[in-house]
Amino acid sequence: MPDDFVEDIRNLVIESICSVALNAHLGLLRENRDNQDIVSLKCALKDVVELGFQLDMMPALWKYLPVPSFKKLMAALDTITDFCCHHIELALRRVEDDAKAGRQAALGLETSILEKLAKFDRQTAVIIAIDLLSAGADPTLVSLGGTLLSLAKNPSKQDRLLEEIRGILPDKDSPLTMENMKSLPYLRACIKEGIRLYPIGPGTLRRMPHDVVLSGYRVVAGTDVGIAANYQMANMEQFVPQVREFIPERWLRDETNSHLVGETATPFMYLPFGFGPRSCAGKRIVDMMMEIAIARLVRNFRIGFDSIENAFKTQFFVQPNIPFKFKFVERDD
Ligand code: HEM
Repeated sequence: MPDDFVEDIRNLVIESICSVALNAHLGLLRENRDNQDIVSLKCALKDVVELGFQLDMMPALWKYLPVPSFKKLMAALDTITDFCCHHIELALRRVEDDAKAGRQAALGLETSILEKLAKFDRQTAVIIAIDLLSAGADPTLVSLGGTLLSLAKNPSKQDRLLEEIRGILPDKDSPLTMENMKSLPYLRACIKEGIRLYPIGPGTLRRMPHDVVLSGYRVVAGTDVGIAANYQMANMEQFVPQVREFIPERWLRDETNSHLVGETATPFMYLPFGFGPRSCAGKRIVDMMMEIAIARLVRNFRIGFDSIENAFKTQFFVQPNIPFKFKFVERDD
């Protein structure tokens, strides 16, 4: 096993996003993990997160002076744009060739998201791909990493999850299908709880479109309001009893678990993907990616970890703070 599993999780996440946004299998987990274009893309995505924070949130000197970090950010965005343009061209050429030769696309009769977008306008397809890659990689890395760490630290929860997964995957190589994945309520509860315990940031922001009164305070139109719902759900006992414990059961629809939800909690408190028309565009990709990855890993390995203290640090998004040195012990059956 690698000394630090973070890069493998990052590769899995980028590969999954690219399969949707670029219709491409890039081989990040196997043959192409050290490919120079892929390495440059990963560096560029990291730069966008880090420099985006510096330039957006700190005093905006870049508006007046040619600061190096601004140039570096532009170079990173160029790298991502070139990568997306190149792969979208390749993907659309493949689709055309397949159509001419009467071959069925790899995904069957379903038209891919990329094809639908490109029919509308190629530039839009490129912009969406850039957005999905830049907005999706780091949050999913944290959420998947956080959920795996929680399962490693809580063997009894991992055992319960394994029992559920064995129900649909009797053998290690049994297929995961759309149908059998509907029967995994405990897996979904584990993911929800992992995202609650290890949120990607304190919450979301909204600029008030008109004057409002919030908790007795008048907030004038144009004010930016931060909603720290993630922070409250991860840290405040009044909203979530045993708040720092990993208890997936609190999300199961079962009356015996009602004491695990705080008295003042409302469904509107749990908003890790935001809300409304600007909520997370990748939620369904995240669900699919995390469910498949965790189901396969737990079915095949007992996952352990020595100490997960201070596993994450907060920057723009939350970031891994320690090497993710998981212990994966292969299961016998
Ligand atoms: C568990 C992982 C993820 C979490 C927790 C997450 C969370 C969020 C949140 C909180 C927002 C802001 C929503 C708001 O202000 O209401 C957002 C926006 C967004 N997310 Fe995610 N995200 C995740 C993964 C992804 C992935 C994998 C993708 C792409 C495939 C993605 C694409 C986007 C995009 C494009 C936006 C901007 C939407 C807009 O401004 O209209 N996210 N995400």
